[in-house]
Parts: sequence; C-alpha cells; structure tokens
Amino acid sequence: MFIMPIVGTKEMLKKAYIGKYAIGAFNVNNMEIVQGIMEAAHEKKSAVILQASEGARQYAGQDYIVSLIKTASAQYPEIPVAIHLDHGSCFEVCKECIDGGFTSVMYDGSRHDFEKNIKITKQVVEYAHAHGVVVEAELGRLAGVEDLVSVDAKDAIFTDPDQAVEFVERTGCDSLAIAIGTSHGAYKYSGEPYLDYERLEKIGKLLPDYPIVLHGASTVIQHYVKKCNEYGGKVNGAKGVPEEMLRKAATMAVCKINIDTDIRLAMTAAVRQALIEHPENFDPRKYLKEGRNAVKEMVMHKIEKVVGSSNSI
Ligand SMILES: O=C(CO)COP(=O)(O)O
Ligand SMILES: O=C[C@H](O)COP(=O)(O)O
Ligand SMILES: [Zn+2]
Ligand SMILES: [Zn+2]
Repeated sequence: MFIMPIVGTKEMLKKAYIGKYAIGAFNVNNMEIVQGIMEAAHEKKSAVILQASEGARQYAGQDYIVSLIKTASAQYPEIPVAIHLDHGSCFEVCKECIDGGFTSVMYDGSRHDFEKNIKITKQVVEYAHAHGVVVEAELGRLAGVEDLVSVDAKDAIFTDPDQAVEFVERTGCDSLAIAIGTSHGAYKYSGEPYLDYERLEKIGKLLPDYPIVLHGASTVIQHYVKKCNEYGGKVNGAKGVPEEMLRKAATMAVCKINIDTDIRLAMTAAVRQALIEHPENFDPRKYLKEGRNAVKEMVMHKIEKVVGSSNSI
C-alpha cells in the first residue's frame, strides 16, 4: 500500500477547491481526540487537518501532540494528514512548531493593524517556506468567547476584499482566514445566524484558485448541548452556524473549516453521561472511551454532511 506521510495542506486544499468541498480542521488536545478524528477520517476516506492551538501546546506539550498525530497517521497510511498550528500569536511560536514537525502553521496577526499583520506574516512565510511548511494568515476580526482568541463583539470587523488581495500578494501566505460572520465558541449568535456570502464571493473572485479558511465554524450540535445539560451540565443558549450555511460556503472559496467547540461538546456530553450512568465506575478508560466514540461519530458526520470531503482520497 502507498504510505502517506504527514503532509502539508497545499495539495488537500487545492483538491478541495476544485471539488467544491472543504477539509475539516479539527482541534486536538489529547490522545482520545486524535484517535476519534483519525478513525472517522479512515471510515469516511477523507484527508484531515489536525490542529493544535497554543493552549493545546501548553496543555499536552508540543512533542506529545506531534507524536500522537504521527502515531495515528502511521495506523492509517492511506489518509493524508496535516499537523497545523492554530492561531500562532507570534513568529517565535510559529518557528517552534515548524522546527518541531508541524507541516502547516497559522500566524494570526488579526489583532494588529494591516501593516504590522503583513510584516509579521511575511516573516513567518519566509521561514516556513524555507522549511517546506505552508502558512495560513488571518485578516479581519472574529467576535468570540474563547480566552486566547477572543475580541469584543463590537470590535469585530469583517474582511475587506481589496485588502485581502493586497495582503495575500504582499505576504505570500498560502491560505487566508477571513471574517464573514462566524465566531469562536458555543455562543455565536444572539439573533439569526448570518454569513456574508456576498463578501465571500467577492473575495473568491478577486483571489481565484485561492483557499479561504473559515474559523469559528462549529454548528454547536444541539443534541450534545442537550445531553450535556441532561447530565448535570450548564450550557445555556448555545448556538452555532447552521450546517447548510457551511455546506454552501464549502462549495465557494472556503476550503478549510475549523471545528473545535463541537468536539468539546461531543466529548463532554458522552463523558458526563458515562459518569452519571455508572457512578460506581472510576476507571478513566471507561468514560474516555465513550468520549472518543462520540468524537468519532461527530467527525464522521462533519466529513460527510458539512465539509463534504468523504471519499475524496
Ligand atoms: O476556529 C476554530 C479553531 O481555530 C474553532 O471554532 P469553533 O469554536 O466554532 O469550533
Ligand atoms: O480558535 C480557538 C480554538 O477553539 C482553540 O481554543 P483554545 O485556544 O482554548 O485551545
Ligand atoms: Zn483570529
Ligand atoms: Zn480559530
């Protein structure tokens, strides 16, 4: 069998662009999450991006994350897998990841002004490309509740299409995360869900054949929210981006769809249920196995119904 090493995201995003689907980029923090995602990718015959945030690196340790992904990838050699840094906040973190075996890094300079964002992104691109690593950058700001990446909702600024072109030309970044209405976390909309397709279409036209990335793209699956609450959780009023809206974006220029919150909800719901239903159990393998299965089921659903990448390898 052809052995697929850990790869960059360039080829998989290019294929996704042509095929009018997206690749799911799933956040990983521990072994069970890595295993659940990889089992799902294997069952659905799809490439997959496993991404680690700075928080994930702090929690698990960068070397653990890289080793876990490499071990999982070796078990499914037919699946193209990329190891990606999610929201790198500075050149140094991106460099550490590039030196440590990541095949793709995101430098998120969206909190800086345009020129500073360009300057640091360019610095990351130069180092990354010299080491065979691809770079995702971000322009525009997402509103969100996540600690390490949150900005005030009122500060949220959607991506300007003309600036996006200038940004890509001047930095040489390989993909661009844009702000068109999504946000991080479980509380995305207080009113009706909204995605600025007109803006996305304009950006897609101005940057032909160029992969766009959508962050904050969890659907906040209500089944898991309900289960979390049924088994003692307090997750009230959580709302995400509807599946059909993401499907539509994936047929446009969006080639990478980031999902973390739905993993957290699926895992927590399953672990809560297992602990409540079996109070006599104190073997972590029993409840973590349930968490892993829930992640697998959820990711299979995403690959098939949301990003649309099943049977694409
Ligand atoms: O964008 C994300 C990771 O970079 C995750 O977004 P969610 O919070 O919607 O899962
Ligand atoms: O975009 C943010 C991701 O959900 C990662 O979150 P984190 O920084 O808490 O790991
Ligand atoms: Zn950002
Ligand atoms: Zn993000």
